[in-house]
Formats: sequence, structure tokens, C-alpha cells
Amino acid sequence: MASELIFRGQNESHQAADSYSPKPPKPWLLTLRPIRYILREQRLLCVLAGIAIATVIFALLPSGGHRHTEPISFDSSSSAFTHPMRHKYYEPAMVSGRSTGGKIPLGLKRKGLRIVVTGGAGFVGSHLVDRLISRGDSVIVVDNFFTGRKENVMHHFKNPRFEMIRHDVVEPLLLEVDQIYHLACPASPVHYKHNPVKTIKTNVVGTLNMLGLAKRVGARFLLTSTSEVYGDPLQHPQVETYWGNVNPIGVRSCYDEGKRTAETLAMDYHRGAGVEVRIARIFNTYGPRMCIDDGRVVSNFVAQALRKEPMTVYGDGKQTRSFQYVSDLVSLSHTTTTLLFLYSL
Ligand SMILES: O=C(O)[C@H]1O[C@H](OP(=O)(O)OP(=O)(O)OC[C@H]2O[C@@H](n3ccc(=O)[nH]c3=O)[C@H](O)[C@@H]2O)[C@H](O)[C@@H](O)[C@@H]1O
Repeated sequence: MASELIFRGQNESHQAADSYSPKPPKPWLLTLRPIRYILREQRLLCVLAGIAIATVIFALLPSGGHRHTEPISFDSSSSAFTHPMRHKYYEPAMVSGRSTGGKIPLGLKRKGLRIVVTGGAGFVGSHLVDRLISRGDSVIVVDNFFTGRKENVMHHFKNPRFEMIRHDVVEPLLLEVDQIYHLACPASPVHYKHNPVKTIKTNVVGTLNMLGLAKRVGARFLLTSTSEVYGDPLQHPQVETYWGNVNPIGVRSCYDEGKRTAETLAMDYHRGAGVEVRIARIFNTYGPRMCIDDGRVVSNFVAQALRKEPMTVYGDGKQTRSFQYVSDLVSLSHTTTTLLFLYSL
């Protein structure tokens, strides 16, 4: 009995000890429980979520805190940190029409633009490349060397801001650039009549490819057109609103109509796809690096004069042209890219 009593007593005390009376649950512990579970069991998920949150935070923060705020004037007596600095600093974004990005400490020079010059090894193109490089831009020359020559740009070969690609614009090309100067095409009658199909293909397909590139990367586009879009003009001098008098089936049509189509394409990409385009109608240009066998009147006359040969005047000699020196053209083309839509040079 005693043992029974003892046993019962033990049993009772055990029961008393076992009788579970939970503490009132803390509500915040209940909410933490699933989080603790996720932290313990889904570590990979947590790491990924952390990365995503950090990415969102860094993307929302401005990359250069001072860029979207008023410049801080460290010393009211000094103008060095006030508006002139901001003006200088904002300039590249305005020129390219979009931000050049990156964190640039105050006081550093503006970042140059990345520019592709098709036909950049040619007579006009190489002078344009000189101008862009001296301005501080990075230039990629694309040329198939049909009329262009490496010698025209070889003085830039050691410059890290210069690159050259042997490429025919008739084939597509993908480059990350801010601006496209599209000059590639034989411009002398001797050259373009030599291969008319290639000439019109360069003007149409080549321009299409370069405009496609401009659209894709958001680059500003300059088309170098020609006075030949006026054909045999009935109006003198030709104003930009004059539509011309062009023979669509003549021996010069590959160039004349090719450039007219190139202009149409440029304006359609502008209206239809929002590409920023400029068109420069270039007249008869002369200057250093012009090919001696260019076939145009200035090079012919100079070459004949140097050889002490008689100068050949075609027709009755009463025809007129507008002539310009290449450096004048290059500085105007550069202005045109910044300012105008259509410009007869
Ligand atoms: O002046 C222009 O706007 C255009 O010049 C050239 O076209 P073209 O007018 O035929 O240029 P040139 O070959 O230099 O001829 C100019 C004039 O001089 C004459 N000429 C040319 C060469 C020559 O040895 N002798 C000569 O009398 C031509 O018959 C023509 O009337 C180019 O095809 C275009 O790219 C350019 O835009």
C-alpha cells in the first residue's frame, strides 16, 4: 500500500510537473517566427532579395549627387564654384542631347563624345576627324578605302581616342556612339560613274544602315548630301526650299538620286523614329588631301598647271559653281551638327 501511495504520490507530482501552462505568447514573437523560418531555411532566397533591394536603392540614387542640384558655392567671393563651373560641366550632355553619364569630379574637363565618321579616311572626312580629335572627342573611322586613304588619318594612329575600321557601310555595323557623321560615298563624278550601282547602293543601303544604328543607340546623325540634289537647277542661287531639277535616268543619277533618297531616309527616320538628323548639302570643295586624280575641276586644273599642261575646259566654259575651302566646310559641318536641320554649304 505504502508503495502504492508512494507511487500515486509520485504520479501526482509528475502530473503536476507535466501539466503545461504556457506563458501568454508575445505577439511580436509570433510575427518573427515565419521570418526566422525563412532566414533559416531560405538563405539563398534572402541573399537574392538583398541584392535586388540594394540594386533598386542604388539605381534610384543620383549617380552624381551634385548634378541635379544647384551648385554649392564654397566661397561667395569666388566665382570658381558657382555658375560658370556648372555651365562648363553640363555642356556635354546638352551637345549630345543626352547624358554622358558617370561620376566626374568637379573641375575636370568635359568628357568627349564618341563619334563615328563613315568615309573618315577620305578628303573631307579626314579633315573632319582632325577637328573632332582636336576638340577632345573619341573618333571611330569607318572606311572601305574605295576613295579614302590611310595616309589621310595615319597621324592619329597612336592616339588612344582614334580607331579605324575597314568596313563597307553597305553591310550593317553595331557601335556604341553619341554621334554619326555619315560621309561614306564617292563624290567625284569620275569615281561615282565608275561603279554607279555601288554608288546608289552606298547612298541607299549604307545610309539605311547608319540611320538604323543611330536609331538603335540614340545617336545624332549628320548626312553629308550634295548640291547635286538640285540637279540642273532652274533657280540661281539655290535656296534650301528649292526642290531641284534632276534627271532620274542620267549617268549622274546614281549619285544625285542616291543622295536625294538618302535625304528622304534621314527625314523619315527623324519623323518616324525620332532620330535627330542634320543634312548638309555640300558644294564643290577643295583643299589639302584632295586626290590628284579626283577628276573635279579644281584638282584637274591644279594638276594640269603643275604639269604645265593646258587646262581643259568642258563645254562653253560658262557654267558656274560655288567653291569652298575644306576647313570652312568642316567648321560649318560641325556647327550644323549642333544647330541646324538643313544647310547648304
Ligand atoms: O559643285 C558641286 O556642288 C559638286 O561638284 C561635283 O560635281 P561637278 O559639278 O560635276 O564638279 P566638277 O567635276 O568639279 O565640275 C565642275 C564644272 O567644271 C567643269 N570641269 C570639270 C573638270 C575639268 O577638268 N574641266 C571642267 O571644265 C565641269 O564640266 C563642271 O561644269 C560633285 O559631283 C559633287 O559631289 C559636288 O557637290
